[in-house]
Amino acid sequence: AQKNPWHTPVTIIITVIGVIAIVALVTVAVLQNKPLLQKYKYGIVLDAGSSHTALYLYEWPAEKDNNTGRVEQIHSCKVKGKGISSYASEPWKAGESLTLCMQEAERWVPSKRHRETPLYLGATAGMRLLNMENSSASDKVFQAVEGALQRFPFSYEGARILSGQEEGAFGWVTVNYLDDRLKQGLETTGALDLGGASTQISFVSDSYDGSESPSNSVTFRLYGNDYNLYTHSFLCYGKDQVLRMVLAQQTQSGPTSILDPCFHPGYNVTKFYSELYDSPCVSDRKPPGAPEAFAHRGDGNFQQCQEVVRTVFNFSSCRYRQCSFNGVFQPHLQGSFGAFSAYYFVMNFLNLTDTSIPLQAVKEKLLQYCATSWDQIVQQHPGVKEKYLAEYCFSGTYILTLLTEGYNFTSENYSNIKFIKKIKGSDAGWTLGYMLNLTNMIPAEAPDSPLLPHAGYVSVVTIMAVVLFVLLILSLRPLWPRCSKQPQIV
Ligand SMILES: Nc1ccn([C@@H]2O[C@H](COP(=O)(O)OP(=O)(O)OP(=O)(O)O)[C@@H](O)[C@H]2O)c(=O)n1
Repeated sequence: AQKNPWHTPVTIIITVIGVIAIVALVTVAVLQNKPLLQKYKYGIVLDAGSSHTALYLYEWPAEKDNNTGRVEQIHSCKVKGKGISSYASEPWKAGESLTLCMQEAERWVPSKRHRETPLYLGATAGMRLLNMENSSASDKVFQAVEGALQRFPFSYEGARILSGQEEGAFGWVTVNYLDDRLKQGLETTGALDLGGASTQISFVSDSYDGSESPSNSVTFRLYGNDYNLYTHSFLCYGKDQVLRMVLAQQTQSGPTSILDPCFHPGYNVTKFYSELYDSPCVSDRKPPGAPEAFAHRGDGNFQQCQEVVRTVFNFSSCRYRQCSFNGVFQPHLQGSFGAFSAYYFVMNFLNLTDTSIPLQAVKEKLLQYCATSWDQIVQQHPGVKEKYLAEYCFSGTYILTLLTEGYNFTSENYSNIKFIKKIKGSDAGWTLGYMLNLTNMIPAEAPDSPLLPHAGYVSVVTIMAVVLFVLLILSLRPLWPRCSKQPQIV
């Protein structure tokens, strides 16, 4: 019997070593490149707004601090009661009000991570106004808040008032970060934010390089792209302060009763002059010798309401090429816009978030809604707080007027606006952008990315291993057994 050369020990050893080497190669490729056991990091931002405070908790994979689109909001908590600026006369209550939400955050963040979790508090227009009015009262509110926050085991990074510019710019960063537009260098989305005491508009326009009205310019370099952002914050143009201005307009002569077109017919509530005029947005207009209170009665007339709302905008002077209102420069509107916070609350309530509806139809809807009697409105919306419910006719009218007459949106570009609350699970607002900025999580330059994604890398190594194996077998060909029984063709 002929000895089969295939069975020589040398061949067996070579084959076994070859197979082991290939298996080892593939195993290393798979394991080496697998993300390490995912560990998360956390960050907390408190948004101390004029009407209320909200806590946002963010999470991101510990290994990938520098990669975008990875920070997500995993929890939010609405602080009970009013905004911190309303505690000017009893500051300790401002601190105490935050306790429940902070305790919730303590439970959400794994205890191992507590000490390294940054905690920020940013205050917006409510505190801007209090600070203008009474800076020692605002300092006391901050002291109280600071004391309360430092009692928690997080890494407390400070509480401060954001400028209107920061509020606008960080809102814009949030929207574009969540939409993954920054890293990819895509055309950006503008941001429209409406709060209780101020409102912000921020967008990139090719016609704006920052030279005209430089105070509206914010420049960034993010992931290797330069942005020249236009942003403006209108203090007193949040919806609660505009309502004060609209009421001030109607109570100039100090009447004991007004018939307000922005409120529903049948609405009748007693309001106090001292409370209405207790804000720097209207305090200088308090009618001398006014009575203590007036009856605030509704008339439900959209067109007349829009006329009163128009009185809060000054369109008469503009020392730039073009202005929005109050002599504030605004370049040409460009691109799409995300409109959030109170824009969303109001338009969502009114079933008007669909911006493909013609502007004319939006007006008709408001006309009909405002004319509905207060009794009927209350009956139709049993679950909604009356304080909110009473104001949607006014707020809808203000939003429409601000967008079309203030910012100059037209029936052509109105549909470029999207009313949004969240993007991919995270609330639209300035908080995420603020945290990304303070934790340096958006690099100026694009990070070096690996040549291939994980799956691609593993596939290439596997294919190479198979090719090597086949080559090995082929190279052993001289040792292959010959089938001697096969008839030879001559
Ligand atoms: N379901 C809701 C919730 C809130 N609101 C109104 O929306 C405004 C609050 O908007 P928000 O973005 O929370 O503003 P603040 O942060 O409180 O105000 P600012 O940013 O101006 O400080 C308030 O007028 C509040 O009455 C509403 O109409 N409906």
